[in-house]
Amino acid sequence: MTNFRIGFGYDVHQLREGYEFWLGGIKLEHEKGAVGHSDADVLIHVICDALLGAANLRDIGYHFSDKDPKYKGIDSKILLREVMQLVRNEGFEVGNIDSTVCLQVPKLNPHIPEMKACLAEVMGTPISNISIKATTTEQLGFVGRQEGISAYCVVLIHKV
Ligand SMILES: Nc1ccn([C@@H]2O[C@H](COP(=O)(O)O)[C@@H](O)[C@H]2O)c(=O)n1
Ligand SMILES: C[C@@]1(CO)OP(=O)(O)OP(=O)(O)OC[C@H]1O
Repeated sequence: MTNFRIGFGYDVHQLREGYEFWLGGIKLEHEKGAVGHSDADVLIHVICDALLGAANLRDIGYHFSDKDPKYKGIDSKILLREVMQLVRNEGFEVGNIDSTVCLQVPKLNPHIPEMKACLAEVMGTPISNISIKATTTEQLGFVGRQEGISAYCVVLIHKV
């Protein structure tokens, strides 16, 4: 079974007033935004980590250091494009991705079709390969207190 490989990603970012809120490649209107060295798009970051993990290519911070001024405020879609290139250079193509964003507010369901379309374009894969889900944490923990956002992703890649 060398033709198929799975990968997993997990990431957290703080939410604070005065920051833009980028998620799944689109900008959301909310009183808080995500804090990071990049645009802090936690959904894209977990997709990158899952893809890199599946191809055994380390992780996002290994390729795009959060100490490097080159990546200050960078659009994470640029990072995802580069990760897709790294994965394709190894002879892999994306099978499907499944992700879950943990966020207390706002509701993400109305925005998910636009996120899926955006990510499909960036990754060069059909929308049907991309699943995005959302959950609150029932007001428990850092997500529940609206102090942060987290996300999980699994991905299947296959040799072409
Ligand atoms: N930020 C969120 C969180 C959840 N949803 C949707 O609501 C459903 C119920 O959430 P629970 O945390 O109570 O299980 C969830 O299944 C999502 O469909 C959302 O859109 N945005
Ligand atoms: C995306 C990068 C880019 O420097 O920075 P951050 O936005 O801080 O995100 P994180 O997931 O904490 O680290 C990965 C970094 O590669």
